[in-house]
Amino acid sequence: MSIDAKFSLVKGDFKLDVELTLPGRGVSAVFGPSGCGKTTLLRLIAGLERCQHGYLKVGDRVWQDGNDYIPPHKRAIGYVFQEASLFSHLDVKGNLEYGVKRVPIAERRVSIDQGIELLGIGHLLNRKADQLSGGEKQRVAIARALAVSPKILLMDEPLSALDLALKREIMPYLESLHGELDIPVIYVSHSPDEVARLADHLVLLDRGRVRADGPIASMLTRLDLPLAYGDDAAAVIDACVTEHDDHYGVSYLEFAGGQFTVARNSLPIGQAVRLRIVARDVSLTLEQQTGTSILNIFAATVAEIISDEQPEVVVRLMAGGVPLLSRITRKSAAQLNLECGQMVFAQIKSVALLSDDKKH
Ligand SMILES: Nc1ncnc2c1ncn2[C@@H]1O[C@H](COP(=O)(O)OP(=O)(O)OP(=O)(O)O)[C@@H](O)[C@H]1O
Repeated sequence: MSIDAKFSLVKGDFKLDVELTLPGRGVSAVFGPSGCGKTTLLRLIAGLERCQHGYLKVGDRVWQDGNDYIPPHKRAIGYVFQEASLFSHLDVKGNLEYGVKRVPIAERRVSIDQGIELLGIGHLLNRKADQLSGGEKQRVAIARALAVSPKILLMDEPLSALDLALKREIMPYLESLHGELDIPVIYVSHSPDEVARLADHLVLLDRGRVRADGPIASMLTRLDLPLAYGDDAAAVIDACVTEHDDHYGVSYLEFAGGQFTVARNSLPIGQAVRLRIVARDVSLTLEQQTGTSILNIFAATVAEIISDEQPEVVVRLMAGGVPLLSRITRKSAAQLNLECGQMVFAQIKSVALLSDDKKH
């Protein structure tokens, strides 16, 4: 299954012109600066905004083309907004049941109980919406969006109204959504951290147009896109927990290019995890160093170098087919005589484990 969309819309001075095919699984993040059209794109998919010659196909169903236009209330969509819009006169249970009633029994694929379990809200069922914290409200809003058994879950910056502590509280629940449910999520965000944690696929919007889209690991490391530059430029790597070593207090995580050693975590063996490796934490050597305290060193090939006469250069590396970024000084690059195709060793100073183990 995939989601095929083609929309063209003018709103005052703003023009949106988008043609996209999104995967029918996992989280597709729509990322871009304020005003680039992220919310407009989501509203077009939901049918809340209508353009004349649009096209939208979700799986094998056409929701919009030259002849047909399925109105928003007949689209199987879950929509989560920045601020949870719960019915204040209903308790949590009532809020969850509200949308389910209009879903025909044959089309119910997510039960209310499943949503309650996934979002960890079982203890809140009898509370009224105004007796919930901001984070709890948003978890209920997500469970309610799931309860209608949507064909797509649309999330418009669902964490942006929450403070850092609440963001951290909700993140593990969002992370578990794509592991445990077979519902594609389209997630609007302008937070690089959220995108790195959650997205499988990334759409980069720029002034109403798709500048690029593709799998997250390759999008973050494309040197022709702005994501690879700046202080927080980073690669993400999907790995798997293989061993815990209590003697040294470390855990081992395997990926296609080797094995990471990280601080001991409580994740089960076999658990899939995502790592974030910031470009400036990756240094390069021509020979494998032995007299070093750095534990994570991987053989890699230089795939691309961008220097632009800046004091620093950005290097895209491939380690076992997995892209990594390294930002080093132009002087270091010259001293190493770096060129494409060359074998190097990437020394990784710091690894962030993005998957939160709070839920385990
Ligand atoms: N009713 C309107 N009339 C004219 N222009 C509008 C209208 N609504 C939105 N716009 C413009 O359309 C553009 C896209 O808006 P949209 O809300 O989709 O952007 P966004 O990427 O979601 O922004 P943000 O990240 O700030 O939420 C903006 O430049 C906005 O000013």
